[in-house]
Amino acid sequence: MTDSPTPGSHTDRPMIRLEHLTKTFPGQDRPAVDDLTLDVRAGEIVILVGPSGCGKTTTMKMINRIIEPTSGRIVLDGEDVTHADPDQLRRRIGYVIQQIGLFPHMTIADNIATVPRLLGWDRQRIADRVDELLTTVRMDPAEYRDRYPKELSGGQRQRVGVARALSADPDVMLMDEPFGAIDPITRDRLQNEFLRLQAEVRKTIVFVTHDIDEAIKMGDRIAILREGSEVVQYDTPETILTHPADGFVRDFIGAGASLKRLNLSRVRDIELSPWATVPEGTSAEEALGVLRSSPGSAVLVLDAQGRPRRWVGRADLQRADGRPLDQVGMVPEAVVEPHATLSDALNELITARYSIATVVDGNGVYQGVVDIDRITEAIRTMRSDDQRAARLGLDDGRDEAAGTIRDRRR
Ligand SMILES: Nc1ncnc2c1ncn2[C@@H]1O[C@H](COP(=O)(O)OP(=O)(O)OP(=O)(O)O)[C@@H](O)[C@H]1O
Repeated sequence: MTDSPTPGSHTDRPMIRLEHLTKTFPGQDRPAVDDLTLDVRAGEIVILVGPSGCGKTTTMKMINRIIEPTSGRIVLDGEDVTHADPDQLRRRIGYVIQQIGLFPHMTIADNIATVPRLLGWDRQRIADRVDELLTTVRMDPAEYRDRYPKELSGGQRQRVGVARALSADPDVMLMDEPFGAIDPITRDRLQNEFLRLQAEVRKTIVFVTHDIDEAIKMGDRIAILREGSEVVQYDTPETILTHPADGFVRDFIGAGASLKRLNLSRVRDIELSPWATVPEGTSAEEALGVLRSSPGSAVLVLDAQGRPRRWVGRADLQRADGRPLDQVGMVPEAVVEPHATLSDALNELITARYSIATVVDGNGVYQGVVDIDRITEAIRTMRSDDQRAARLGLDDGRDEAAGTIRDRRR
């Protein structure tokens, strides 16, 4: 590999290159980060994961020079920025942290506009950008732009944090446990939203987490670190799960590696099952007829746009008593989009009344369902691929096994 980015090659071009990066804090005899060398390619999400105190945050803060390295180099898009003006540098790098650090006395709009204002943008451009970013993170600008941070939920504050980090359209985003303090359900949702957003904006992202499941779900590559930011393994989630470099990585992944791999497959990667549906104007008698000729125990009522409105079972239909179908049965609970992981879908459907997750597209239009059999089948395929790879004990077999789940980001 050369020191400069390869012209025209997007995926392999290192956007961030850390070379022999070392930080020894004053009064410490051992470096917090010891001779770390790491490349992050343009447009990828690299996860730094490792035990508490291993140097993850220190590494991140050296990238945007909140912490000055003791030695080594930081190269950003081919340019040595180890001694660049930190203020200038930080405008090129979005930073999202766990306790999001919104300014409490400033409105949401002003919080998001911090960097654009520093960059001297005019008022209209700033206002447009704020509204665009709020929409991007799925918050209605009219409703939220004039609120204060204390008037938002934790998940909303985190979304604003992401919007603020994106405000000046930086090439690089540093995210330090951005979803760490959020309840698991909201965290899942934010992770999914963030992945969808990343598919559009394709930033180069360094993301710190303690949580191996989050690493597997979010990372294009994962760097598993040990004390001193020593890189124990740096590879794709697939390879780390199927071929952990050593006992440290194996322990870190923990039990249930094949279940964790459900985080690698997405709903769009498996074939959806069809389900009996009826339009919302259908009578109860007609719906009963549809239900009788279908293997399921309920029909899905769709509105005029094709969006799921109700699950209606036999008993609901028999008791309908002339009421329209959108007033009987129950509102669909487990609804997932195609980019959701099989793990998300599994979580959803085990809590749902019909053990089925309804799949809708970005506009909420019904696409099909995922049931427990489909997920079991996906787990079985992963297991047999693993066993085959283990039997072969050859790289060919391993690659083939990893290949079945490799293309999850498309
Ligand atoms: N300002 C500082 N002065 C002295 N030591 C520090 C300072 N900041 C961090 N350290 C030490 O450096 C080491 C690495 O800390 P760092 O915060 O980078 O770890 P981490 O992997 O991010 O941990 P966690 O997962 O708990 O957030 C730790 O031993 C920590 O005590």
